[in-house]
Amino acid sequence: MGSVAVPPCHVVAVPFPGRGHINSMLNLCRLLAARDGVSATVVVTEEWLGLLGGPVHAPGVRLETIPNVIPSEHGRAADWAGFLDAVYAEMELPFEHLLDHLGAAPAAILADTFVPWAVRVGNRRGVPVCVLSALGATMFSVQYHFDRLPTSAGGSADIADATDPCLIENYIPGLRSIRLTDLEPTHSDKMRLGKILEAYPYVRKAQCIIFTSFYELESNAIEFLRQELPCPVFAVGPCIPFMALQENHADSGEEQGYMAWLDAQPASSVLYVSLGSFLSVSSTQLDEIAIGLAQTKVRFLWVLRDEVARVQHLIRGSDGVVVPWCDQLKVLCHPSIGGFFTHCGMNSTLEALYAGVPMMTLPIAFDQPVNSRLIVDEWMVGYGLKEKARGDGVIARDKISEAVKRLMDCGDGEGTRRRASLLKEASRAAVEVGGSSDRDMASFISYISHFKD
Ligand SMILES: O=c1ccn([C@@H]2O[C@H](COP(=O)(O)OP(=O)(O)O[C@H]3O[C@H](CO)[C@@H](O)[C@H](O)[C@H]3O)[C@@H](O)[C@H]2O)c(=O)[nH]1
Repeated sequence: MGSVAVPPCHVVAVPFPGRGHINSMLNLCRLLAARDGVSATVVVTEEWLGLLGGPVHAPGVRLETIPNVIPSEHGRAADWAGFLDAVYAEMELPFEHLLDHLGAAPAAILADTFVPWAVRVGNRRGVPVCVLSALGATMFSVQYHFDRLPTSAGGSADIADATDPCLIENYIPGLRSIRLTDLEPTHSDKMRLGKILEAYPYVRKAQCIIFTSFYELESNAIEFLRQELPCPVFAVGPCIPFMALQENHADSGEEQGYMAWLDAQPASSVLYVSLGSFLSVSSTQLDEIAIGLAQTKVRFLWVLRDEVARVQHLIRGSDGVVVPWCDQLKVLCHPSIGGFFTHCGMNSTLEALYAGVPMMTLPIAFDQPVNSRLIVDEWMVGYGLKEKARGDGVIARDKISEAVKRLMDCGDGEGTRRRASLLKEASRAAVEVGGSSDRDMASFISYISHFKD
């Protein structure tokens, strides 16, 4: 990694309390602390300290906690709006108490988009607040410019003389392939949408925006945001734990089992399956996936924590292994992995791109349908399953089998593997010395280090 001559620079980071968001923030802080003179304190709830399994093993990054003032992570999906209400209302005060006890004011507060009160805290204390978007630049731009969407999509603009009124590009430049229908899973729930959009007036008062994505991946969206936003925009990704991968740690006890199994499989023969750490598919859909996977005869490694006994029963006799958790980036980068069946969370997407693994997509909600659209139509490194759904929204086992075979057999008449391999190179080049993310990271550190000059 490159380094810049800066005075010691300590940042306090506050992620949104959810796996995908905490991972993004921790990875950003690891990348920052790998630079000369930079250190980070990451603030999580006591519950999350336990879920993370203790301290972070990265020089210059430490965890601090606030009390469990929000509902437990276990079961938060059941009352998502209530959880967000609590995050918006209850974390600010204990965070301020913690800041009071941390000593000298930090050079900056790094705050997830969805802890909007952190902007208020920073502005009150004269500390710059840098908003980290764990969403891609594309989805961030949709939400930031939401008012530009037509009224039919919940925005306030009249439908223009658009050639294809379903394309979001007609309302928000830089978003070539995204369609209004890609927003439906989240935007049809008005309460959920309202809660999400509540964060954006605060984003407008932040001193800069950081993306976990990288310039080459979302250049159109990033360029447009750079023109439109009143503050600097840095793309420093992929913010994924690639440094831990390069450190080559010995496998933990749990890892040894599935890594040994992967070692024994032929190159590119295994489908990795992980459909998210928060929301999940219906039981009916889960059964169809299990039976569909089993009938392909393709080898698979499936991360699954709920309904495991039933799934194990449905896949008996197949070449599949089910585990409750794995080191996902390490697995994706294993030579035996040939495809990824994903819900398209942003971290998972960035990890698959870094590994150069083609994807089969089954987005559930939030930004996932937009990420799926990028994977399938814009980057063309995967195949979508959603449009194969029956009238009841379920994708049948045969459709799943067909799609798995197409993904794993792509030999590569369709160019999918070749494009995945090109994006793998682009992803790695971005974080190399002199790459786009390396340069943006240096600019970001310089920006916060000299903010008060
Ligand atoms: O066995 C596993 C399963 C997951 N992971 C990691 O868990 C993270 C999951 O993050 P992500 O892929 O972003 O999914 P979610 O946790 O579902 O993320 C939420 O947050 C993301 C960032 O805002 C959004 O893009 C998603 O839609 C939203 O559901 C990734 O880093 C994975 O590597 C593991 O390490 N091991």
